[in-house]
Amino acid sequence: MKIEFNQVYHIGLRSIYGPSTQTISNLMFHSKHVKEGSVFFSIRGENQDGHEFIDEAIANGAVAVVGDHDEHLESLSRSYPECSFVLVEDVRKAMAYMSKHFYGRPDEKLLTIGVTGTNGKTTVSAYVRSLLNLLEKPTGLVGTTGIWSSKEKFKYKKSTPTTPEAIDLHHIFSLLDQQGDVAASMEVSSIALDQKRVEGITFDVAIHTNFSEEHLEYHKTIDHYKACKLKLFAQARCAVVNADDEGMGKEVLELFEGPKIIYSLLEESNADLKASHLEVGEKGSYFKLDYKGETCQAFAPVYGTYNISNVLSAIGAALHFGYSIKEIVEVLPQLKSPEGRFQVIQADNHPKVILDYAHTPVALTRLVEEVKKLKYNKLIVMIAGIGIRDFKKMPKMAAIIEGKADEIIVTVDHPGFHDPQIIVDQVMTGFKNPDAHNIHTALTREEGVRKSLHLGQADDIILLTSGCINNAQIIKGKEIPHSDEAIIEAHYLQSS
Ligand SMILES: CC(=O)N[C@H]1[C@@H](OP(=O)(O)OP(=O)(O)OC[C@H]2O[C@@H](n3ccc(=O)[nH]c3=O)[C@H](O)[C@@H]2O)O[C@H](CO)[C@@H](O)[C@@H]1O[C@H](C)C(=O)N[C@@H](C)C(=O)N[C@H](CCC(=O)O)C(=O)O
Ligand SMILES: Nc1ncnc2c1ncn2[C@@H]1O[C@H](COP(=O)(O)OP(=O)(O)OP(=O)(O)O)[C@@H](O)[C@H]1O
Repeated sequence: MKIEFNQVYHIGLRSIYGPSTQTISNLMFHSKHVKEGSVFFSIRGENQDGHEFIDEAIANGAVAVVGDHDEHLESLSRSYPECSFVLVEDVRKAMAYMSKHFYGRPDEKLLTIGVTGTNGKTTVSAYVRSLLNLLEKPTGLVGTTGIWSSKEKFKYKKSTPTTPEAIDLHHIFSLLDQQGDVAASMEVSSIALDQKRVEGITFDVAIHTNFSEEHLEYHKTIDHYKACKLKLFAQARCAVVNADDEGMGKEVLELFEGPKIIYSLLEESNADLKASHLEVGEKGSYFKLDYKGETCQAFAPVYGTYNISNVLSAIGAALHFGYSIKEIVEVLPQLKSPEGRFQVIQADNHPKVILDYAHTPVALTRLVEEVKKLKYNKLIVMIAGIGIRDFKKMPKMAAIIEGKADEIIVTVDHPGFHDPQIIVDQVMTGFKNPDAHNIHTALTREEGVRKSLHLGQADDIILLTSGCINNAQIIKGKEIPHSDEAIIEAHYLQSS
């Protein structure tokens, strides 16, 4: 593609040293991935400054460099006269707008639905994809569980755990558009908003789930975390807002002036969209649905009160796209849930195993409340300290589970560069009585799952919380394959 740098909108151009036009073949932000014809974005990160890798990028074939260090770019332009040095105000913002330009503004060809909140992003974005597909609007999905078109999962190497870097995101949007999808449902993390990965996208619908403490290892303060999440609503046409969320609901409503659908689980609320009279059946939940006074009975194949709230937010998105409550309720029984979110594994003569990604204090509290509504003899719960997250969260998980389960297994998820024993010790500080006979420890998730399974009998429930990113454990910077399901299957085979 031939590119004239001063013709690309909103990149915050300050100056161009060297040629103002180039023929480019791809966009990159890591010098080692640069190929012939790349544009290299030199980002100042937490550990490194991308400007230090410009020589390497050019040696690998970069024909243009985008940076914010004026003197450095100017001086390099004298050594590399054929290369364009594009000085911008903010490299991440320039990367977002240039990605949009390079891929032909694919975000504008699709209906985009962005989901933000502390808990429920993966679940809601998957519900939105499923619901819109059932309503015959082919919709893809971008998030923690991978990249999906309306039909299948893509084999796509993700650049981040949840919300892709702008270059990948616009590439994914263009793939969805080429495959005939008309909408994309995506998780938008606070970190992505802070790092401007979705800058330049106007979401057709922005969904808010809830807000509580999380990601302090990155944001440092809760106010910064909230301010980042709120940014999504400044770049949305319509909003779906959870009235029951005390964490951020009020702020979203104050900030957002466009069309909005407010949802609630409280019958007495004056929200637009409400679910009440919840009843749990064998295959899911029954509830009364009320949209602006129009009421009907509904069924969705999901468990847990908070998942009804998640279903409501997906319904809100469909309502914004013009579907009627009648059309939505008709297809709701076929709604598909994402894996690892209240995923029940049941085999004859074995305990019921529930896999759930709950990894925040609020999620664990809600989850255990819901599981306790089911029938069981003994409840066995595995919790984990996540090495790559905030250490202060770990004891809180222990305090929540103490006294609520018959057996507790404390293990480690994604130790990163930490010693697993230190992580387990940190979780243990949250128990009032860490020496209790029913509290067990395991230094790897694999061992934790095995221990939990050995403690269980038929009629028991084993709840395995926290969870995997991309079916792997992150250990010393590497992704080591891991699957709870494979361990469970092997255990079933051994004991049958
Ligand atoms: C902690 C964090 O914010 N990391 C992000 C950050 O990396 P960093 O600051 O560590 O980068 P760095 O190592 O200092 O390097 C700076 C720059 O130099 C470049 N470089 C570096 C070395 C080299 O040899 N050559 C080179 O060009 C790097 O590519 C980078 O552009 O900047 C990078 C470029 O934008 C991001 O890709 C990276 O996200 C990493 C992959 C990540 O794991 N992020 C997580 C924390 C994240 O984003 N999580 C959220 C939420 C997940 C959830 O839902 O809970 C998500 O949306 O995924
Ligand atoms: N609306 C909700 N309120 C409280 N807890 C929830 C809600 N939705 C889901 N959860 C809990 O949080 C866990 C994680 O859910 P989900 O993966 O959908 O959230 P997420 O925001 O995508 O988290 P992450 O970005 O870290 O993957 C679920 O397994 C469940 O235990």
